Amino acid sequence: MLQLQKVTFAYDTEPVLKNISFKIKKGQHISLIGESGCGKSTLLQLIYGLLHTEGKIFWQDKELLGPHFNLVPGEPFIKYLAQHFDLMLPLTAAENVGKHLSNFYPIKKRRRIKELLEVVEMEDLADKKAKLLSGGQQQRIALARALAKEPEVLLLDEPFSHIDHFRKNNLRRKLFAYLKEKNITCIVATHDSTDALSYANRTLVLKNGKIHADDSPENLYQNPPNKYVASLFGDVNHIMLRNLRADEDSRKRVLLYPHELKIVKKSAVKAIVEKSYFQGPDYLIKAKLNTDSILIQHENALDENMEISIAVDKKLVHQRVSRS
Ligand SMILES: Nc1ncnc2c1ncn2[C@@H]1O[C@H](COP(=O)(O)OP(=O)(O)OP(=O)(O)O)[C@@H](O)[C@H]1O
Repeated sequence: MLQLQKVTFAYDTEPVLKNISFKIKKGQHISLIGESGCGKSTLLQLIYGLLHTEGKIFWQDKELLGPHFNLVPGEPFIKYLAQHFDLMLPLTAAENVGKHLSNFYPIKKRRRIKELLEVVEMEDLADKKAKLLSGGQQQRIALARALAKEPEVLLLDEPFSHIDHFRKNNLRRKLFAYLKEKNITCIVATHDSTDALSYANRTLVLKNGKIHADDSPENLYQNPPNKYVASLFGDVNHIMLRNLRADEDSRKRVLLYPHELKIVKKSAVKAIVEKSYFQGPDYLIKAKLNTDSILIQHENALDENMEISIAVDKKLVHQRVSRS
């Protein structure tokens, strides 16, 4: 188990992280999300041991004492993949992956490098010099290198940010299946809602230096505690309740994702179309609903200034309003 107790950290006077405490079971996958600058990378660096904290960090029964106590910063059983993946540019892809592997068993080393290049789908470029690889290819090599000595804990900071969409999905499925198979504990700091929703057992949300929410991705998505959390997963409407229900006269608001608003033939709730955005499988319709600007997922594009009728599941509205 990885355990953080009252971890606090400041680069200068103002703390970036304040009294962070949580536990992560061995083999769990955690996504760490929050707005840019909220301290995700700082938290990963504290766990790895690059930064010193007054709080305590344990792995199993061992306290990780941090850079004031380790001659070489960083714990040997943890691998941290930073946003800038620091490869040896004159070496080949394969040499970079094997950089920290012992030369004592050359056959075993070659086999391991091959296995890892397969995980990140880079077998074809094994002999290409790192300096000649694209940003996304370099990122995949850095991932393979982080896995080479099979860490117990893997800390990934935006690990797919340079990788194209098509390859990213495949790579994610392969990588997280590999980590599960090897029972490697993993924390992924990410802005990507797919990382946060599809591949994590649990999601930690950081805000103002604190753990703002800690729950399963399903619970956080379906019952977002507030707009901050909901908007980390994508577009979300924050609609004044009285704009949806004529009988409602309070200033309460309800959080609804664009796919939860339906355009129907008839309803008392009317909006005016402002713009349609093509998004592949459907369109995102921007419309004005009295005082609110809203987004609705819809199968067709709609004409500007057209009046539309909107329906929302009453139970869902009730559930979301009672939580907020
Ligand atoms: N070396 C540093 N010296 C001083 N301040 C820093 C340093 N590194 C980060 N910060 C500040 O600490 C805060 C947290 O930064 P951090 O990089 O941890 O955020 P983040 O959530 O990972 O951001 P992003 O999502 O944009 O990568 C920010 O306000 C940042 O400006």
